[in-house]
Amino acid sequence: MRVRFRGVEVRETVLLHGPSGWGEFGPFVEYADEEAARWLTAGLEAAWGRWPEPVRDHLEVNATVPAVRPEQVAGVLARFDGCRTVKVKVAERGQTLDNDVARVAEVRALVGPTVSVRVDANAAWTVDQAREALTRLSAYDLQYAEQPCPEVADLARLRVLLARDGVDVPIAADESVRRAEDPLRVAREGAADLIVVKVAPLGGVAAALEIVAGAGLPAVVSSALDTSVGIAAGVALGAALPGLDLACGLGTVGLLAADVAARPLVPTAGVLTVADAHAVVSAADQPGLAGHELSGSRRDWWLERLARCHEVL
Ligand SMILES: O=C(O)CCC(=O)c1ccccc1C(=O)O
Ligand SMILES: [Mg+2]
Repeated sequence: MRVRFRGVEVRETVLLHGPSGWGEFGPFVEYADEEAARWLTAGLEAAWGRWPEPVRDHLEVNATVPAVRPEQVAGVLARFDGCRTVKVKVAERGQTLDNDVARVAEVRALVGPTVSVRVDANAAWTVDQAREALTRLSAYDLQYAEQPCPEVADLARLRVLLARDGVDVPIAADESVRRAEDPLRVAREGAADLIVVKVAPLGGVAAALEIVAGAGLPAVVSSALDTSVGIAAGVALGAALPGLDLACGLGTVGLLAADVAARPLVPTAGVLTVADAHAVVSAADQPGLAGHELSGSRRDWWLERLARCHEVL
């Protein structure tokens, strides 16, 4: 990683190659096999299966700003060419609400009033903390707040409190969809205005499409910090969604210090194209792989994990 992101400094992953092309298996290292197995289903779908027909040929993508200091924000934004939406990480462990306000204020000052700004708290706030934080952060005009609190019931309660306070910040559910036993509970309980969907944790493009249809809420496709190979699957999902009005969090290849693809899937003029994603997945080889191959115990760890997850399927 160029800068630390959700506690990750070095991103490791497995690339799979099958008759349909390249797939990715990169569950975060702390995930147990049962959860990680869904990521394998997604990788196998990419390499051996078929994705649904696209209904659009390109997607708008957001810039993603990790929980950096205000003076680092301009440097991060410079890696996201032409993005008209910015997502800012907040509520990072060891930081304060003042740090979040300073970072979001810096983003808003740099991008001006016409760019959309959203925040992602990764479930780190209590309801009271979220209420206070979003009230303060709403001064910078937020498009939405992603997973402010951990529990579905917290999200539902927060929405009621914000409405009562007259704080106009829609709530998006991420972890409550991708790590939940029941990904549709959020929608049933009125706990979010929209959902974030990620191909790998949801077990593939087809599975994610089904969840969006079942939820009946607007959706945003986002990455799991994948290489260009995993991002290509995200593009396939975004391209197949019947409706898509918001920028997708698929610009994260720019956060990696290196990538596997000959032409990394980074946005140009704020956009990723289905054609470029197709080229990554169907390439004969991934030239960047050679310089970054794992060896020794890390390689063994991933191969053993891959075998265990395959047993789970
Ligand atoms: O959505 C984005 O802008 C980028 C992707 C992102 O934030 C993310 C990446 C890896 C793991 C979790 C998350 C998250 O949305 O919480
Ligand atoms: Mg999130």
